[in-house]
Amino acid sequence: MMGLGTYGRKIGTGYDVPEGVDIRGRYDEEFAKILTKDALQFVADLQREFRNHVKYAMECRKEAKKKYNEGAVPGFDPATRYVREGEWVCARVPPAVADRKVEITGPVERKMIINALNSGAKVFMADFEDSLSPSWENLMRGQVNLKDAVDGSISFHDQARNRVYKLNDQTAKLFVRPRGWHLPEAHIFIDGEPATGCLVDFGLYFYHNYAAFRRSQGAGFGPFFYLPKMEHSREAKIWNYVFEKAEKMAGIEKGSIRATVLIETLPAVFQMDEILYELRDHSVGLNCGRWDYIFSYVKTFQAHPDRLLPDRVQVGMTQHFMRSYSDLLIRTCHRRGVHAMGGMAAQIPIRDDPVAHEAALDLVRKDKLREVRAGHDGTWAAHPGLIPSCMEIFNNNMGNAPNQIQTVKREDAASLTEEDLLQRPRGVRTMEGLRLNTRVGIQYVAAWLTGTGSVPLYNLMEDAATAEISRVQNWQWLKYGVELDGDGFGVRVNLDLFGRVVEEEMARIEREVGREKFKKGMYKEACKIFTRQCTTPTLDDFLTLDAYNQIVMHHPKVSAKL
Ligand SMILES: CC(=O)SCCNC(=O)CCNC(=O)[C@H](O)C(C)(C)COP(=O)(O)OP(=O)(O)OC[C@H]1O[C@@H](n2cnc3c(N)ncnc32)[C@H](O)[C@@H]1OP(=O)(O)O
Ligand SMILES: O=CC(=O)O
Ligand SMILES: [Mg+2]
Repeated sequence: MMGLGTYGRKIGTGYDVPEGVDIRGRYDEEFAKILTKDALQFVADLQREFRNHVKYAMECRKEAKKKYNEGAVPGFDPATRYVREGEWVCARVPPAVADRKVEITGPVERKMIINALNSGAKVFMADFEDSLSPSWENLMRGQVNLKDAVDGSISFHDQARNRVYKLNDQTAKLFVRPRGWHLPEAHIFIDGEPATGCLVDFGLYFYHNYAAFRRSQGAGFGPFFYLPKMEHSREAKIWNYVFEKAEKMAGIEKGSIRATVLIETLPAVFQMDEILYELRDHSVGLNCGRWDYIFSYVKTFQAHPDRLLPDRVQVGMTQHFMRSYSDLLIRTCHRRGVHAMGGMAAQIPIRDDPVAHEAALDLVRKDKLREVRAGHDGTWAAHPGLIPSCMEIFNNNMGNAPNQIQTVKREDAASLTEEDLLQRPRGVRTMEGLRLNTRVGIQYVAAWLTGTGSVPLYNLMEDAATAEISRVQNWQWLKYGVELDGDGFGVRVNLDLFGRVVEEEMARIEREVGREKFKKGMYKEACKIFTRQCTTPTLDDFLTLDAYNQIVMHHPKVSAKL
């Protein structure tokens, strides 16, 4: 049918839409089964009820940024001391997700969903965020795939290998990570404005799957979610309202929906109790989203030249500020009766080099051993090949217990101070660090522009969060003309040097990927975007916000610029 476009235009998208909703993405029969009038009505109801809350929260982020840029540093809020000091706990952990020792993550791609659910991990986090390029096709296919996964019918025929993928009898429990609050969905307009991306992801998934999920997966609870990139408890409060509204619409008990919040911004580490408190009826813990956290450290301190980071490879979990963050997260979660999840080691299996493979696996094992000994209840794996090693370490160190919530209280972490959480990481900056940031950043953006949101690069998993570190670090080094003090030459980073580095790294990328792939790919466009973002006088908040304009495809074609 023809929908009445926002600006009075008739738009022949083919979708049957409720009043005020305008679908500008390509029509597809499969997508139409997701974009039903009722499901869109639910998304529109969420959007209308919460859009002003979201706008206000985004304004507050800007205010906070202004203060940090004027010299302030994040810290605990004296006004919410009563929440931090109060004795309260979150709702009881649903039995279905008591044991979360190893969680696999990955984009909502069909084959990967099946592989992840069959991987032997306890949980699969299906991702609309860091590992997904949010094109219309990826998002809508992702929704179709998740619906088929929840109702158990999902299959995939790999024609090249003549292999059919289906679900095993035993599968991981499904968590879904919608996009962050900052990302719009430019293919769905509601009352003349792009919808909020995460409300689309959440709304469509919840609407189509809550009933089947609760029967097949959640033992009466669910669906389960991961919530990314929040900076303040007011943002968690919006999610709590969204959950309550969804539960009411579905006629299910308050507290059915459960979510784990990623603590992956620097301001949020000072809000962990407050975030859990807002979500106390809906919480299943917090997770150390280490990569975005490092990105956020640079972003928060973008105007603080005394807090520059060393090379990206040196900012690991053993740096004091990272260890403090993980320790305080464990203490906070266990005090409130919920899981304290560890994070992602970036190493992935290296198929063609057994020695390098063993070294990578060893790094993953060390990271997981540190996590379980510190008191984490589970961890993330980027690849099915890592699950046996991660599982072995968690099993060996936790025995038969499903988690350590009651047994490892980490009261010692109560003494961690703001200074511990902000302490400048130690290490050096090198030309190789600048080159690697550039090489990785450009290749990641090139992949993202062509629809792939997580890629293996130089034997590591790269996604939006890791690429962000490369971008903001280059920006900061350029802005302050830092000395590359780690390789003995004492070179200062400036536009000339960076220009040469970009040119040389582009040549290297072309050599590495081959001329044909380089020509067909979007490396030049990626280079333009990445270079602009590294050299712009004012730091962009997110790499993907600007790049998003390149992947918006309206049907019929109208200006895609937001
Ligand atoms: C900072 C953060 O937010 S972390 C969380 C977000 N990031 C992620 O989730 C990254 C997840 N991981 C990945 O996307 C992938 O592992 C990559 C891109 C890093 C590497 O992928 P590939 O190059 O395809 O790996 P590889 O070729 O070794 O894959 C082998 C098999 O494992 C599967 N596989 C790899 N990773 C995953 C995964 N995360 N989930 C499910 N299956 C996977 C592949 O589909 C492939 O299956 P097949 O043998 O049936 O064809
Ligand atoms: O989302 C996880 C992260 O590390 O970022
Ligand atoms: Mg993240």
